[in-house]
Formats: sequence, structure tokens, C-alpha cells
Amino acid sequence: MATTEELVRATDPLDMSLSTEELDAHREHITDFIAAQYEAAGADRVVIGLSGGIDSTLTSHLVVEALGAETVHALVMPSEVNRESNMSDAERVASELLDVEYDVVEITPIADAFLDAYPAADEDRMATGNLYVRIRAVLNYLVANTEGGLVVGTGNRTEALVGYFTKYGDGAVDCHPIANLYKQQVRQLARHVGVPDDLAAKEASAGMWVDQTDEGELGMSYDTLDSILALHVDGPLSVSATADQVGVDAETVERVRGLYEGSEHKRAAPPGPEPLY
Ligand SMILES: Nc1ncnc2c1ncn2[C@@H]1O[C@H](COP(=O)(O)OP(=O)(O)OC[C@H]2O[C@@H]([n+]3cccc(C(=O)O)c3)[C@H](O)[C@@H]2O)[C@@H](O)[C@H]1O
Ligand SMILES: Nc1ncnc2c1ncn2[C@@H]1O[C@H](COP(=O)(O)OP(=O)(O)OP(=O)(O)O)[C@@H](O)[C@H]1O
Ligand SMILES: [Mg+2]
Repeated sequence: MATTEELVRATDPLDMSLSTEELDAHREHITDFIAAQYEAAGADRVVIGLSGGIDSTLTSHLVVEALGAETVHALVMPSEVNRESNMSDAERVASELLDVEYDVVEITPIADAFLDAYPAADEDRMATGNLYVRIRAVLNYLVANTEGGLVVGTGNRTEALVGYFTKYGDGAVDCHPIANLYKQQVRQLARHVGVPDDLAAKEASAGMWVDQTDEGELGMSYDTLDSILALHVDGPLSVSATADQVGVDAETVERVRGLYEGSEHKRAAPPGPEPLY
């Protein structure tokens, strides 16, 4: 007969903690990957957008570890809906944590030019938010083209599996070094490599509209989402077994599965018809 404590633990989100040895292994694997991508591309620089969020903070930290601070050109690209504190954190990461070259490029006037050209999108916060994200991609590639740079992305496994990114926006990059890590593991690895705790623990936001948070939009915590992905989408558990294990209803698991299946197009190259001959 299970004790109450065991039953409560059984309905907790999955504990995905990595051991110190596993964190070291990920660190080495990712820095080796970055070095290999850079060499294979024959690049002279790495371009990365810094948002003050943990994905870009960890990724840029690992790029510096792999290639040195002088290789990195960071871009901090505030829009009018970004929190001031996130933009100052982004500058803190560039100047204090990493000591890399960086530029601050205001994107609101660029977005306004698009919305003047196509005013119908002005009231649509998703379309406008995706526009901000795609403008950042254009600027990343402008710098990369100019300096022989490789654009390094910050997508993690959780975002990729549910399509929680803008197609040809933050998804438009040359590689994603932390693509194997679920969101909880991103925070763990960040702490492990010495990222300050206030940055590692910060609430995730795509920064596409005022006060947007990932967990608010997704309607569940990252701990729950990671657990459902690991057990059901990546793992072999059924909907009901996953729901029991994580302590959510079956509809929540099905919703995550729906996000995964509905975002297949974001993880694939744009298709064309089969060759006729
Ligand atoms: N089945 C299908 N096959 C082929 N293409 C399909 C398609 N369904 C839609 N599409 C295309 O995809 C477009 C929709 O995709 P998309 O433009 O990406 O837009 P959408 O997926 O609607 O929105 C982006 C989502 O990602 C989140 N996001 C974005 C950026 C950063 C972060 C972050 O965490 O930092 C999060 C954002 O909050 C929002 O929930 C459609 O307009 C259409 O062109
Ligand atoms: N204001 C910004 N300036 C520069 N780059 C940005 C900005 N906002 C977003 N980005 C880029 O888009 C990426 C995707 O954003 P996302 O919110 O998923 O990651 P994050 O902000 O690094 O971490 P978190 O998900 O915890 O907020 C960022 O990692 C960063 O590279
Ligand atoms: Mg963010």
C-alpha cells in the first residue's frame, strides 16, 4: 500500500534534474557543437540576439566558452512592448557577464514602417508580435552578412516540440545549440555554468506584447509541459498514464499532443511536390 507521501509524489511533475556529471556532459557536448558549426561554416563571428531571458543568456554564455568573447556580436533589440528590466538585463549579460561587443537597435520605428505600409495588422497583437520577432531575424542576418557571421539561435526542446516560436522569426537561425534541453534543464545548466540566479529563475516571456508570459499564454507551467512532453510526446506513456503521473486531466495531455502535431510544419523545411520525373 502506497503511503500518502508516495501518492503525492506520483502526481508531481516529473523531476528532470540532471546530475553534475550529466550537466558537465551537456556543457561539453554543446560547446563542441558550437565550435564544429562555426568551423564548418568558415565563419568569422557569431551573431546572437540578447533579450535578458535565460535561453539567450545560457546560449551566449556557451558560445563565449566555445569560441571566446571576441567572436561574439550581440544585438539587444527593444520594441515598445519590451520590459525595461529585460533590456537592462540583456545589456548586463553583454557587458558584465560576457564582456562581448553589442549594439542596441530600437525596432519600434522599423515595425511602425511595416504597419504604416499595412495598417490592417495594427490591432492584431499576434501579427504585430510576430513582426517584431521577424524584424530581429532580419537584423541578425544583416550583421551576419556584413561580418561573415553565423546566427546562433536559442530554441530549446520544449519550444520546438510545441511550436512555441515564430516561423522564420526566432526560428530563422543557423543552429540551435540548446535544442536538446527541456526548459527546466536550460535553467539547471545555466546555474551550473555560473549564470546569476536572478537571471536563471526569471519568468520566461516572448516579449511580443505587454506583460506576455510563456506560461500564461500556454496555460500551464513549464514543469508540467516538460513532463507531458518527456512522458508522452518523446516517451511511450499513454494519454491517461501521463495524466495520472503528472497530475493533470487527459485534455491537458491531448492539448499538448495537439500543439506538437499542429506545429510539424514549423520543424520541417517548406515542402514542394514530389519530383515529376
Ligand atoms: N499546417 C500548416 N502547414 C504549413 N504552414 C502553416 C500551417 N499552419 C500554419 N502555417 C503557417 O504558419 C503561420 C503561423 O506561424 P507563426 O507565424 O509562427 O505564428 P503563430 O504560431 O500563430 O504564433 C507564434 C507563437 O509562438 C510564440 N512565440 C513566438 C516567438 C517567440 C516566442 C518565445 O518564446 O520567445 C514565442 C508566440 O507567443 C505564439 O504563441 C501561418 O500564418 C501560416 O503561414
Ligand atoms: N528584445 C530582444 N532583443 C534581442 N533579441 C531578442 C529580443 N527578444 C527576443 N530575442 C531573441 O529571441 C530569442 C527567443 O526568445 P525567448 O523568449 O524564447 O528566449 P529568451 O528570452 O532568451 O528566454 P525566455 O524564454 O526565458 O524568455 C531570444 O533568446 C533572443 O535571442
Ligand atoms: Mg524571452
